[in-house]
This record gives sequence, structure tokens and C-alpha cells, in this order.
Amino acid sequence: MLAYFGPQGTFTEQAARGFASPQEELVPFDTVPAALAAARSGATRWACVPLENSVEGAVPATMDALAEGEPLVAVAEAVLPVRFSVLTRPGHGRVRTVASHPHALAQVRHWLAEHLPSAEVVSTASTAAAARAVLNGDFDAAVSAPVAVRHYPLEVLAADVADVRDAKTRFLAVRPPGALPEPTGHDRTSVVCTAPDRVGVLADLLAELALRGINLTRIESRPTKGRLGEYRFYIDLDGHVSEPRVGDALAALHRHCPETRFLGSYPKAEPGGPVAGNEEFVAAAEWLSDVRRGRGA
Ligand SMILES: O=C(O)C(=O)C[C@]1(C(=O)O)C=C[C@@H](O)C=C1
Repeated sequence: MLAYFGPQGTFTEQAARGFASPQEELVPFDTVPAALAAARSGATRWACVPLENSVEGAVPATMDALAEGEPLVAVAEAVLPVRFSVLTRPGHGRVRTVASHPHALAQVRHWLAEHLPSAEVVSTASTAAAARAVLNGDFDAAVSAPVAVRHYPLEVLAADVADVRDAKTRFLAVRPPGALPEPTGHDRTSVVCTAPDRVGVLADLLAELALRGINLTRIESRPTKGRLGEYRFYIDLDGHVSEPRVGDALAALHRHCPETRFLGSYPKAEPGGPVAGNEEFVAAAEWLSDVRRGRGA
């Protein structure tokens, strides 16, 4: 069973279908923490959640829930193009209220200003929750994933709606720690480091990656919520933890930030970017091992 951020008809459900085998059951949860809790408790084998959008940035609920509680490790990622349908009840009158997930609303701000300028804009827990609420008569229109009309008998007022044409959202499939996915040569590794309050700690973390030739693909900070001024750094980098250079770098990050959590090494959904050669790191590790065993110099 695969838990996902639902209800039925979210973009996350689409991503989940890509992860699951055809016979696997998909189980919707109304919030990201609830979907992750199902995977943590073993109620489902894994969970699919949204992580970041190319227009609106990180999904804070996912970032916080991955950094706290029992550890979960990503085993796969998916990147989906994001364009919306605006859905209404058949035979609707004037659209006075329009609802959706805050990330979706942020991606159609200009469209709404142009086409529904007097409608009140309301946030809901997800794009599909908005569609469900429109069906129940709570709001007049929902900004939803195009697949939502398969689940809710609504009318498409406008299709292919997006202020930014090539917007994309990245999703993760996570499960409790276990055997890691095999390296593919096009992998990403994610960690979250809680930074101790000292001069230069962030520079130290970045230097550990740079001096090993590791490509940083994302860094974001979120407050720990414990104390004002205390942050976690979420770091995505190219490579797999089984590679000597990446393993070395993660150990170094852990030395700087003892509160470092491994969030997974998994194949990249869109391979690209510089490919690091590992040969010299493998050769150096073998040489060192020989020296230590008295078999080389
Ligand atoms: O509400 C949904 O349909 C989701 O899957 C969540 C989500 C998000 O959190 O960014 C996913 C993709 C879109 O960017 C809008 C909403």
C-alpha cells in the first residue's frame, strides 16, 4: 500500500501512480503529515508527498515532517508538469469564491486577477479538497489538477491554466530506513543538518561539498521551531551515499552538525547536470586501505 497526500485527484496522486506497481493499493490522506505517519507506523509500505514547486518553492509541511519524528528515507522522486483546470458545478452562476491549495493559488495569481477579479480567493488543504468542497457547495470554483474531474462530477470552466507555462513540482516516495536503492550514476542525495550556532558553519558545510567536487542542487533553511535564530539546512546534492566522495562528504557534514539526518539517495527524475567522475576517489580509497593494511606505501 502506498499512502499519498490526497484526497483523490491531487497532483500527488498522479505522482503516486507513477511510483506504485499496477496492483498496489493507493491510500489517500488529507494532509502530508498524515500520509507520512501511515508510512512511519507501517500501516502502508511507503508514502508519496510533494516536496517543491518550480514557481512557489518548498512545501513546508513536507520539509518539517521529514526532519522531525521517526526517520523516513526517500527511495524515488518524480517531477510532474503542473497546469491547472478551474472547475465549477454544472450550471453554476457567478463565481464569487475560488478555492485551492496555497501553492496552486500562487501559480495562477495573474490568471485569477484577469479572469475572476472579484472572486474571493480561499485556501484549502489540497487542490482536490477544493474540488470536493465545490461539489459540496462550499465554494463556486476550484483550481485543481486536470485529473480531478475524473473523481468529482464538475465542469471545466478553464483548462491549461498556469501563469508560468513550464511549472513543475517534485515529489518524493519515502519509507522507513531499509536497503537503499542501487546507485544508477544519476542519483541525488538529500540530508537535513541542524546547524549549531557558531561562526562559519554554513560555509564549512558548503566547503566540504565543493572540495570534493560535489554538485549542490538545492539548499534551503527552515527554523527548527525551538529557538528564534536556530535553523535546519536541507541539502540536495548529486551522487549516491555509496560513492566514496559522497560518503566522505556526508561524514564531514555530520562532524560539523551532529544533528544530521539522512533523507535518502535515489535516482534523479530528470538526469542532467555535471556528472562527477568517481575514479580518483575510488583509487585513493583503495590506496589508503592498502597503506593501512601494510600492503602499500
Ligand atoms: O494539492 C495538490 O494537488 C498537490 O498535490 C499539492 C501541490 C503542492 O503542494 O505543491 C502539488 C502540486 C501543485 O504545485 C499544487 C499543489
